[in-house]
Amino acid sequence: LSLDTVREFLTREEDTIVFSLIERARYPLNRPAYDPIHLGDGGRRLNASFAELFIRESEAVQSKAGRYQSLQEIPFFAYRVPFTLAPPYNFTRELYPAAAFVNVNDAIWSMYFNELLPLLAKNGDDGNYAVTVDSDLACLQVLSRRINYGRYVAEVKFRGDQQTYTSLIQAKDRDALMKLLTSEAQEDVVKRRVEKKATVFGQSITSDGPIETGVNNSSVTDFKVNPSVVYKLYDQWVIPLTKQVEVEYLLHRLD
Ligand SMILES: O=C(O)C(=O)C[C@]1(C(=O)O)C=C[C@@H](O)C=C1
Repeated sequence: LSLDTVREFLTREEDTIVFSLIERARYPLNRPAYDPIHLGDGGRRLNASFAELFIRESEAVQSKAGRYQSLQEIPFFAYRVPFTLAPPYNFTRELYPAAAFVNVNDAIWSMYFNELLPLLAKNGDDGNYAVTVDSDLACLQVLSRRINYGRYVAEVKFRGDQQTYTSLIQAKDRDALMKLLTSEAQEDVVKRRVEKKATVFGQSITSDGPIETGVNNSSVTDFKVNPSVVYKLYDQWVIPLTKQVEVEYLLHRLD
């Protein structure tokens, strides 16, 4: 692990994030999928929305298949799955065991459904609830992997400057830790790159005519996902949550 390799990982996740947002933006909001009132006995019997049930069941299958054997993957729901169906594999454990549990999946869940989804999907209901919620799951999984990868970023930063980090961790100085791990220049690079990826990946490709790469050249409606929404996603949620993971991880790094 090095700062370069963890940043390469984050960069590659941007592609998956943009494409998963493009997929979700194909479908209308499909509101009944998200409200428990539409399931069972007026919502009282199941007490969960279709989206929650779909995600819980999908994760249970993936859990059984070993998805969460890798510490890079963290489920949104906890499972008591006794064994994995997958061939055994010895994953390298780069994370400090007492801090590896750190994650912000609850915050990702509410950000995704309450803030991001309304910006992503147009009003409407076409009844395609399973494919719609399946695309929500894809978005949630990659956002979770990217944001909770802050644990690996923090591990690299800790190893790179153990003395300074150790004294801040012992002092439980969150603000100073936050300041030390922040690189505004890097954040700016990430936000501008991801906005550009949205303009490039989100175009309708024709066999002739140029490929546009500048946000200013085309109107926003030409893109499958609004590039400024992707910028905002990173600016307001992805990067701040990643930093929150980094700070929490560091606070447990000496446990
Ligand atoms: O690349 C880093 O150094 C990170 O910590 C990751 C990240 C990000 O989320 O993209 C977060 C905090 C830094 O200020 C810059 C970028």
